Amino acid sequence: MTALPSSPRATEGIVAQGLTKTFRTSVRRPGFGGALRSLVDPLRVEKTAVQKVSFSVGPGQLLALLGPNGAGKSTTIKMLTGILTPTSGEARVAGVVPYRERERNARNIGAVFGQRTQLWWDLPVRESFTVLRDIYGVPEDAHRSRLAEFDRLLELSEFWDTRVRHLSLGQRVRSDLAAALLHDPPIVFLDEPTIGMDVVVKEQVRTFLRHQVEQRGRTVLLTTHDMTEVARLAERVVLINHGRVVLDGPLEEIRRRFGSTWQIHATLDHPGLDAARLPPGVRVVRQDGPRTVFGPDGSAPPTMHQALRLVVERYRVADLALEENDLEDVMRAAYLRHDSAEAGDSAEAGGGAAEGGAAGGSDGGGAAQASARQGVR
Ligand SMILES: Nc1ncnc2c1ncn2[C@@H]1O[C@H](COP(=O)(O)OP(=O)(O)OP(=O)(O)O)[C@@H](O)[C@H]1O
Repeated sequence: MTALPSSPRATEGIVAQGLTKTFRTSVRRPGFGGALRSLVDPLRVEKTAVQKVSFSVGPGQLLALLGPNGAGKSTTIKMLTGILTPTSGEARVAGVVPYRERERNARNIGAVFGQRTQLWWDLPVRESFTVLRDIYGVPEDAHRSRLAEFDRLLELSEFWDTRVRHLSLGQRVRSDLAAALLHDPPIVFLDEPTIGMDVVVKEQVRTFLRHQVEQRGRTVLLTTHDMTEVARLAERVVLINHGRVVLDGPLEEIRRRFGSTWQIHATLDHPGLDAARLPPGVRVVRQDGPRTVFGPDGSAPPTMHQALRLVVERYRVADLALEENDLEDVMRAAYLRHDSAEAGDSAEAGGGAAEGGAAGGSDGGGAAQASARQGVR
């Protein structure tokens, strides 16, 4: 196991070093006989949900941990919040190993799991806040001023005398956010906090989170499938797929690498197209008379702006329209690129570096992850 860096900066934020979690579960054998047999002789299977995951979030930073369903995001967060103990690797959160010192860790962190509440179902929200105040020993005046701040940002007083079970989803998650921060933790974990909310409430929550990072200096690790959220909140993202970190870098860099799924719709000033003059990394997607759609080709296509310049230099163009895919498409491209690179790797029995250094090899080693990270920096 590699020792964690001990610089104050790193230990104050979040550090994951080679985190791995393997679940052992029992599965039912098929058929009636199989089910009976499973009762006396359960069939055990292992599932490695997270494999050698390493990243860090500096104090006062917000990092979005992204990945498709089942990628291992929640499992990673559960290890960092002390809910799960890793099978191997290590984590440190505000200088504390979360699964070893759960109580100390709980004082340093706030956590919101969008799908669950930590509030008491039968208590009015404000009473839940009072219970939390007593649990964490928050002084009365600090509690009052924090509640006033959260009410200003999240408009809680409209419903804080309502029992939690009667709240709408948006009201419940706003209450959960306040509850998670009432003891003023420096570190905040948010697992899909705005799932299922309407756009107005989502925007309110995002403004609240920005305030917590920019004005309060909190360190935030966020998982979400909402790319608007990522674009609004995160400067840096870690992309995880099949339990492994495949990209770690500034959002802009990832956009540049995987956002090249642009299209240039050109109406040419001449019939037909001289294919020999096609710029490298550019292909013809469609052609209908003088109307031609250009798109990226190969592993290192030019950016839309470079391609535009090249197309205009090489062809006489009467009319132009551009189409650049949004962040959702960028992320889809990043996931797919990794999936196909992985399939290629396993077909070659684990050989070779992945295309463009964008993905880890199927040996899953730290070196593969490191090269992926370097790839986007
Ligand atoms: N307690 C458990 N026992 C067995 N397998 C588990 C357990 N928890 C998670 N897994 C498996 O680990 C993998 C990663 O799950 P995880 O919930 O971390 O994914 P996720 O990235 O958060 O997905 P989503 O975006 O759908 O929430 C999945 O294949 C899941 O089925």
